[in-house]
Amino acid sequence: MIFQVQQIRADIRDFQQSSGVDKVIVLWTANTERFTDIVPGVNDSADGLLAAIQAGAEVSPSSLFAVASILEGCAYINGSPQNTFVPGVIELAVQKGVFIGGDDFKSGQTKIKSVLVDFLVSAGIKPTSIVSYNHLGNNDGKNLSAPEQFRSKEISKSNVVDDMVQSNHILYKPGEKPDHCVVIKYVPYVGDSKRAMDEYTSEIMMGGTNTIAMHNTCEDSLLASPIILDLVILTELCQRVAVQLQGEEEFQSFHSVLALLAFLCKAPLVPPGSPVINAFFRQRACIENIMRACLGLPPQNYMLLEHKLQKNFLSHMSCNDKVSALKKVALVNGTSKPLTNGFCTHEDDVAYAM
Ligand SMILES: O=P([O-])([O-])O[C@@H]1[C@@H](O)[C@H](O)[C@@H](O)[C@H](O)[C@@H]1O
Repeated sequence: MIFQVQQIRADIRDFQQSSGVDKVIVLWTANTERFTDIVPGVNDSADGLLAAIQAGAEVSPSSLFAVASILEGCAYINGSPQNTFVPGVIELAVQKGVFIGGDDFKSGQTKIKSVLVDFLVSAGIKPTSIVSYNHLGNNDGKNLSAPEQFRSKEISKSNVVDDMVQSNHILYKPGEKPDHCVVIKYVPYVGDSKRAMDEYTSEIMMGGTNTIAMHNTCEDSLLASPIILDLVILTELCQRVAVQLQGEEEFQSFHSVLALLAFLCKAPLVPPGSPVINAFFRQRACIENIMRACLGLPPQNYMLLEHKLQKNFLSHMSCNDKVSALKKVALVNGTSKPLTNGFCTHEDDVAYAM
């Protein structure tokens, strides 16, 4: 095992040197592996994992790539569902201050699910049964026809509704969940053209039911490719961000487990003890608001209170330096109208801000 890790490390260094790039970010887009058991002394700690690799114990290929990347100081992203990030890998990443992110590209059926279930639950419509079937004929589909690999995919696809269900205590009692069934079949003839069929059954008023059936046909690889680019670009961007908390001298960067990538992943990896957010627009708003904070803009909250009262209080509000400065930033960056949560931009603002 140690020779494989050394070889991957050498390949990363060679690539960096021959390509002349400043940074390398490694992304696993290879086939799904079976889930790894967490074995005490083997992969439950960084030291244990490094010793296990040295001793030639069984470690999954994707974890070997992750260890090699982390030791080279390169961020590592897992685009497949398996648990590459065993506790030992996570601990190593934290120790070395290297970003890791995953798991599993959120490309088609799951992406729609992370929108649709949020819509249903937010609208007070209670999903009680979600049945998702898909078939495809590419190499990924072939690999997933092996039961252990399918199990990895089944797990990553199944938890996506949990946070949305748990967010509504009126619709769901504690611990209550909709039935959720995921099936994937390998049909060589359709190749990369993934066919996804979904049935969402929900309870509505007075015992009524509402059933939504969907049929989605799409090229699996063409859905995944932009996600690969976005994951790498977002990771690189996050490497440039440092935050100084009020009253503290030091700047800090994001946690090594880069939860911001959740937007692009089926089973978001988050720092231990952090809430997992799967709902698509909450994930998107998180990225948007962090980017706004980087520009010095307040978070977007869509309240627009100034347009909902009898008197528009903004017209009476004296523009303090802070607001003017924010407007200036937005104008200079060409993001003008509307500016922060509903503040309107006028030509005069620039003059005022200056
Ligand atoms: O993103 P999504 O459509 O929910 O999930 C898909 C799986 O159901 C499919 O079997 C797999 O081959 C795709 O790569 C993708 O992961």
